[in-house]
Amino acid sequence: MPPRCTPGSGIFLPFLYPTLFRSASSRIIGRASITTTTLHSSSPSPSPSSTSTEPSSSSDTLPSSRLNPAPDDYAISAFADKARITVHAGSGGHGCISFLREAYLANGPANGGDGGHGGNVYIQAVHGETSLHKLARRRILRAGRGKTGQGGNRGGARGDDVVIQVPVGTVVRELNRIDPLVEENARYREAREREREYERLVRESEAAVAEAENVEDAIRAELPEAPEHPHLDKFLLYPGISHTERRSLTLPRLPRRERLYVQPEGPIHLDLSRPTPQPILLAAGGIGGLGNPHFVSKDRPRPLFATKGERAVSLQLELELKLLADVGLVGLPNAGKSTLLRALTNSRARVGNWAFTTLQPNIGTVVLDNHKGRPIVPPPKAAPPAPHAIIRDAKYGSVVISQRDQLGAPAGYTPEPRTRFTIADIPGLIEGAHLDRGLGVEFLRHVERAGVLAFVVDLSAGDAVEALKALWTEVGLYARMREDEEQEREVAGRIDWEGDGSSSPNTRSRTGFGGQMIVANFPEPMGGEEGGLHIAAKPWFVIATKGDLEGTQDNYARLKEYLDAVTDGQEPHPSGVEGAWTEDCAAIPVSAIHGHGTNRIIHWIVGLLDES
Ligand SMILES: Nc1nc2c(ncn2[C@@H]2O[C@H](COP(=O)(O)OP(=O)(O)OP(=O)(O)O)[C@@H](O)[C@H]2O)c(=O)[nH]1
Ligand SMILES: [Mg+2]
Repeated sequence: MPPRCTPGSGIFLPFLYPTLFRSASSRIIGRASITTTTLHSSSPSPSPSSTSTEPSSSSDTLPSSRLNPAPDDYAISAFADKARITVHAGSGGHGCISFLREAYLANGPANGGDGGHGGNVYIQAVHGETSLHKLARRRILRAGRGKTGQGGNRGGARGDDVVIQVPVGTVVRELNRIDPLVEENARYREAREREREYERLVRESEAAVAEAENVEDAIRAELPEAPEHPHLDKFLLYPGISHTERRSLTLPRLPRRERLYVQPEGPIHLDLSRPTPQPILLAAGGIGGLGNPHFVSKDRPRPLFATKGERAVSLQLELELKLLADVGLVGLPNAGKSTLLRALTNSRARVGNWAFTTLQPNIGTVVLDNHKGRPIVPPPKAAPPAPHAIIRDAKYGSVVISQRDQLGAPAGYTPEPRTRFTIADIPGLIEGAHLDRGLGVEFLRHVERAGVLAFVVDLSAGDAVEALKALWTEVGLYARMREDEEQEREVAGRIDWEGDGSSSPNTRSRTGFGGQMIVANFPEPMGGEEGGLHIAAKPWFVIATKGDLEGTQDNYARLKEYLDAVTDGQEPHPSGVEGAWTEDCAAIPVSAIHGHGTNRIIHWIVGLLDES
């Protein structure tokens, strides 16, 4: 494939606006020197949102290419950021009732094999997956059943496991669970109660018999029919068993069995914000039944029963993809986000000279490797990712349960250098997007989790500084709204176990039940002290697009001047949030339609990803 961008364009080569970079030492550029090079001075419009949707005419005059495609030259990538699925762990296979048959050996010993264990259902967050559409379409996932045991002591095969691979950034919530073990235990308790009652009656009648021999018959006649074995439904009887054999059958107590996989307690709430080095168990398969040799005893040399395989749990789960990509492109409609995605990646996102061409997110992957002069992001210096904990959702008001031992990163885990990153092109934001105007709010969720925010500003559509401020205002308002929502949810989730409610709602105590309010180990509020910080604290930069158009240089100069002032602390962060990230607010000019400036963007993103 031919290279998309001009080879040899140096990382920091100011190819679009050389005059702006002539004096590298001075950050603030004298406007006079720029205006002399401007062919047609631009007339910036004060309201970016009003002008941003106006079509830029230049793309129509350019020949069609991959970066300037016809409006119908695009590929729709299936995408879903939500899915509801039902997962069924595999039931255990039944044990086998069998006896050795050989010549001259009429009644051979029991040799029924054990049933295989049912398959488990796991979940794993992996790089490379970008959507939940496959799961949304499939809806039901079943792990394999354990196979039934065979004669000749042959055990049944284990059921196949299912590993659900989801994109990094997926949040999993349990909606409902059907656990046959819970039902069985309840049934067992009832049956055991009946059995105890019967045993009491028998004891009483025997005591009466011991007192008066002649009333024996009368008392015995009054005894109700003996209840069935409490675990009768767990046994599998030999099909050829006669009625009398069945009546005289005394079933043993079920042997205690060691479980290899313990079903995680519910409700499950997983936040898979990092790749999981090992799959996380969601639903444990049922254990296999025991073959009849397990029940051989001196009194029962030929057991005519085996045990059934255990039925397994089913979970209804809601998956939500929050982190769509490492980098989120945030821009007004028609700013050139999709063209930029095409220029940076192999994406075939739809491009059109009108607002809202993009109606659902497009994800592109940038592959980093040294052969193309692209740097590789070094592995994180921090410790390996914290083990994911299965917690009970704050919404349900329960105490957090951490299963760190089971779910942690494997021993010797070393993070690998990043060899790729993903970019999400989301539909354009308009004023009031945080109030669900336009297509914004649905997709602002994705911005919330992206590691780096790239604000795409169209240099040919009015004042770039105003456009940037408008975008940040929307993002900032959205961030605060989300924090309020989260806070409300957290407060609603606090529970008063003992019901006296005397403690303050801020009590965070996990010890003692003596009238204390026990509060779940909730995550700290998203934004820290200052509202909106959970987004404003992310590293960000501005991609100034359509730099090839005439009259954009002046606009770019003002944008750069403004961002330099933000970096130097002379101007507040465009969102107005105190303590927001302002370390190095850059504006990179590009002409996506010509593939100019893309390498520089990739280098810049790599630098920011390394920091984030
Ligand atoms: N001259 C020029 N035109 C560009 C450039 N980038 C994009 N365009 C044109 O701008 C128009 C809009 O581009 P899109 O990539 O669809 O913009 P978008 O931001 O994805 O738009 P929405 O999806 O509607 O939000 C198209 O006609 C592109 O050809 C550029 O660098 N230079
Ligand atoms: Mg688009």
